[in-house]
Amino acid sequence: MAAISFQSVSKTYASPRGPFQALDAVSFDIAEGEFFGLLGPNGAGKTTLISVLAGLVRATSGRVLVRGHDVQAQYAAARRQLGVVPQELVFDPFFTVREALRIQSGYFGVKNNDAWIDELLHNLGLADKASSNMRQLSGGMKRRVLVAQALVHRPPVIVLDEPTAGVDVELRQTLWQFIAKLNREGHAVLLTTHYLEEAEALCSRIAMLKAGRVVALERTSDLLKAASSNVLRFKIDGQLPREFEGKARVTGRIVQLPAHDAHEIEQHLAVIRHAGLRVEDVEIRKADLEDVFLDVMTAGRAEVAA
Ligand SMILES: Nc1ncnc2c1ncn2[C@@H]1O[C@H](COP(=O)(O)OP(=O)(O)OP(=O)(O)O)[C@@H](O)[C@H]1O
Repeated sequence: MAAISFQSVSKTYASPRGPFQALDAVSFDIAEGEFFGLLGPNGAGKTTLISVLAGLVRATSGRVLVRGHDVQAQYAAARRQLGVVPQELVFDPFFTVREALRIQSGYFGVKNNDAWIDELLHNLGLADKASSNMRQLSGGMKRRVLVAQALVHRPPVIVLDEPTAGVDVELRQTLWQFIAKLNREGHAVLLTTHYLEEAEALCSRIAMLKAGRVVALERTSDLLKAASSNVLRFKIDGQLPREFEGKARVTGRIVQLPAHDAHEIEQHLAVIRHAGLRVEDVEIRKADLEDVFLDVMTAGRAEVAA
């Protein structure tokens, strides 16, 4: 049985400018124990899909099963299987961290949960904040509490919606170590993130959403294999040659160009020489997930995987 099964999920929002289709027949399964990445640009529909999964938004058509439980028809059973870390920082300012976690345990009917709460606090670097009031915590600390809250009932399926947005390096490392440990112990993880190096490092399989549709769904290693094998990276002083427009990824003075082989690298360098440009810090690196992502999003490669 799949940990999560999205079955032809569509969502149309009513908006002042008329109906807006945020999800268009999204179908895929996430296996038990899998670490799965859901990627896509702003507005692609990731949060909408997670909200449908969490029972917060009703799909216009299609259905979602969590370990066999329909999120609409069997809401309570499905919700018990899920630990959802929301993107937004929502919290009750009147409680201490421990109180907030006890209340959340009670919400799921879990009694005498202090041993697990202590383990969560320890693993998330919150042990010395247990008696702090929620409103005294920094944004990063609040996010740690949100993660702990999502896990109080030991859900077999963990859903993280951009958990590392605006989070410092230390918390990211703490968080990923802990989530990776839970995954090794058998928990399935669904992650959305804009940090593609995190997705590349953590996720064994990735789906890419674009305008509400699945445009790629593959093992991470296969996505990387399918990409152009190399990237030529250099700093440039002056105008980008017209030949590179639409091909290059430009960040300030840094230009990155996909290059399949030595011949293509030589061709790129010839274009630069011909344009009389001064380049610095030339290097050749292997293509990464960000290159694949940009490729999929800009080329509009419409490979809708089943
Ligand atoms: N309640 C709503 N009413 C109308 N339109 C909505 C509503 N919620 C979301 N949308 C629209 O649906 C689309 C998908 O939004 P969603 O938040 O799911 O995207 P996302 O992939 O999570 O984006 P981001 O990376 O910015 O978080 C967007 O165009 C958004 O404006």
